Amino acid sequence: MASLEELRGELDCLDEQIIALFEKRMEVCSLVADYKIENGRKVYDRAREQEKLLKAASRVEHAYNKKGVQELFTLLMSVSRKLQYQKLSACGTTGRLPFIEVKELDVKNSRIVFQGVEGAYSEAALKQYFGDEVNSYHVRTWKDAMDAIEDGAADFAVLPIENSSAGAVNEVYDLLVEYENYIVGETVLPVSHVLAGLKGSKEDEITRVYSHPQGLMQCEKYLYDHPAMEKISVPNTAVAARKIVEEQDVHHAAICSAYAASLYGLEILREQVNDNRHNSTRFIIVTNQKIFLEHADKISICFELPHESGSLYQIMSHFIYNDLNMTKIESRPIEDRPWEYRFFVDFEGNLADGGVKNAIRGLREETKSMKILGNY
Ligand SMILES: O=C(O)C(=O)C[C@]1(C(=O)O)C=C[C@@H](O)C=C1
Repeated sequence: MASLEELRGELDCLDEQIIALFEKRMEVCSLVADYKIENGRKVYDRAREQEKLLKAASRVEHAYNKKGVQELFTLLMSVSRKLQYQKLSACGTTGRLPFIEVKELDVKNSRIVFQGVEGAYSEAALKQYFGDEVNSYHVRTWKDAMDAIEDGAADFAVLPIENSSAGAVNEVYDLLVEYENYIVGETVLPVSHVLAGLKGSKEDEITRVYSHPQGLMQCEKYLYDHPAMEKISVPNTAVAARKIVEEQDVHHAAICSAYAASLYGLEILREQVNDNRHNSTRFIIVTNQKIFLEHADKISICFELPHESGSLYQIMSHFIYNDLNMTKIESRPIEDRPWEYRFFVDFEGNLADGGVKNAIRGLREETKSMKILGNY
């Protein structure tokens, strides 16, 4: 039997040949890129890649190697595409993105909409981002807020997108797909819920608790430890507080902010009922224009992928090859297509950066229906 040294020597020799061939292949890919630039052809040719993968598999004998050689060629073609996108970027043929860079948001002359009623966390987020002096009003649902932006009834909307304990706010993700509105900012609001009731109410005599479904979720442990409290969802935590005043029942309480409790003259029966002490919610600022601030450093996109093995893995390479740091990924079911998903990705960067433009070009060609949700 050959020694390990001898076998390694043989591998080194083969690898040298593979490296030399790889370099030759990349030189040809570079010429292909020149041809495509000259003739306005797309980099990604799905049919050609599939044909190559089938052919590669047919040239090897064992099932294990068939899969291996396909993986190898998938990677080779992916590296080839990345080189081609880079060449396209370098000669300025990546095309202009339909987003306009602005120095600042015109807040002074704007109307800002939030969902809920006075005292809602969305209102607190609005004040945290825009200050106290802005012209704001409220609507009943998140969809109403999106409509107000789309119609131009408001210039900006403040919507919750993610909570540190309950996770993504799914409905808002879906609305970002449905509407031609774009994210231009974000703000993270520490969220501390209280149990609030009428004067004279006692925590251990409460039989019904109102809150927003997210509020109820964020206080799951507290509510589990108080099984007598029936949980009732209402459109907003501040609506819950208002309901206690309307009902005048000492056995009813609301899970809301201390601010909402004081606004509606309620007594705090228990401070901090949220499970997580560092509970906070990230809110996005949405507008109907395709604009981004010059110092924006985070991009949100969403896309669909072919329903086949490895497609998400392939797509991730656009972030890796362009040195982009992906900070978040979510998936949501696609309406009317059971068990198929739309992916939402956040990554660091500005739409004016070369690497970002390059990645977006590749993502656009290789995903089904990619949408830039905003740069902020
Ligand atoms: O044949 C092409 O059009 C190429 O760009 C070359 C190549 C490859 O590396 O083989 C790369 C990208 C295409 O999607 C298909 C194949």
